Amino acid sequence: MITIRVPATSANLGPGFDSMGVALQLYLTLEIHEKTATWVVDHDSGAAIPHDDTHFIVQAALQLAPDLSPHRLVVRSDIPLARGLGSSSSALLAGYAMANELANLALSRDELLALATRIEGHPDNVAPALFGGAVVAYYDGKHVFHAPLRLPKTHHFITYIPNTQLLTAAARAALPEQLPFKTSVAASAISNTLIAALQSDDFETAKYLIEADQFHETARQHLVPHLKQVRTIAHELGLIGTYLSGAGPTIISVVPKQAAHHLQQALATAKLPGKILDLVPDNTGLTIEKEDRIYESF
Ligand SMILES: Nc1ncnc2c1ncn2[C@@H]1O[C@H](COP(=O)(O)OP(=O)(O)O)[C@@H](O)[C@H]1O
Ligand SMILES: N[C@@H](CCOP(=O)(O)O)C(=O)O
Repeated sequence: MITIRVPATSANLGPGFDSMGVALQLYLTLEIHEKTATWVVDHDSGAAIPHDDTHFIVQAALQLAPDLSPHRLVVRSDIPLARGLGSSSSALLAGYAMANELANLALSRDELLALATRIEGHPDNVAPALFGGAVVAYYDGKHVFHAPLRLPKTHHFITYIPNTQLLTAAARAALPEQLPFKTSVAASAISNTLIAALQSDDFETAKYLIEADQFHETARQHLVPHLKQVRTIAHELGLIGTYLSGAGPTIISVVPKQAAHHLQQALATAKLPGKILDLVPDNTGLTIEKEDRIYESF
């Protein structure tokens, strides 16, 4: 049996729209069992998700290797669908990695990244899902330029996941067609300064910049009214560093480890509908395990 494990990701980190993301310790696990006459997918993802070759992961694999023999697959996932935690990127990469293994395509990690980014349109989920940790990346339509981003080891990601789904495509439809030049300059300055602050371990500066996005959060605010509410609750505890995770609706607050429990409690007291998790980054990224051995085929 081959097991492929892919972490969840939280894209944007505030002002890093389409270019910054972090892998978090929630996982999609794909087990590849015996060959079968037709594809069979056992999963725990809900009644709306198919069990045959129309499953998203099988479709992704067949994109890369159309002649792949059918197998029995088992998919287990802690990553909620359509909540801004990169479920589609993790599933896409699981499918690509399966095709790479079963069809011996010998694609490198960078080649998989470029292929997955072409489908997603932006690398901010797929890059950290593949490499682990936080990543900054830019896609020029052909290549993905990427570099790791340092995050404070002392901080946790308090993650509020609403009960309701918000498809990324719907949240992208709310974005403006154009951004005024002045706003673009400010938005990229905020993002650049956030990267520099994080690289120099200056979270005191970084935390204000995480909340200063000018690319997407305002345009999406009507879809995620609880962003303001979570930010206010965190501010009341003196905690700065709350952002819309990916396209939403999940909201994440990056807070010192010792404050994590207080914020979790305050959010629980507010009775927001959904789940609140205390997460830390995954620093491994996509892994492949065969006969109890984790190996890299990239
Ligand atoms: N584990 C999975 N199994 C099947 N389909 C999945 C899985 N994960 C994601 N998807 C597909 O991706 C869609 C969500 O993608 P998207 O709107 O981009 O949200 P997210 O922010 O979670 O990536 C789901 O509605 C489903 O079609
Ligand atoms: N930069 C994208 C990220 C989408 O992430 P997802 O987890 O919501 O799919 C965006 O903000 O649209």
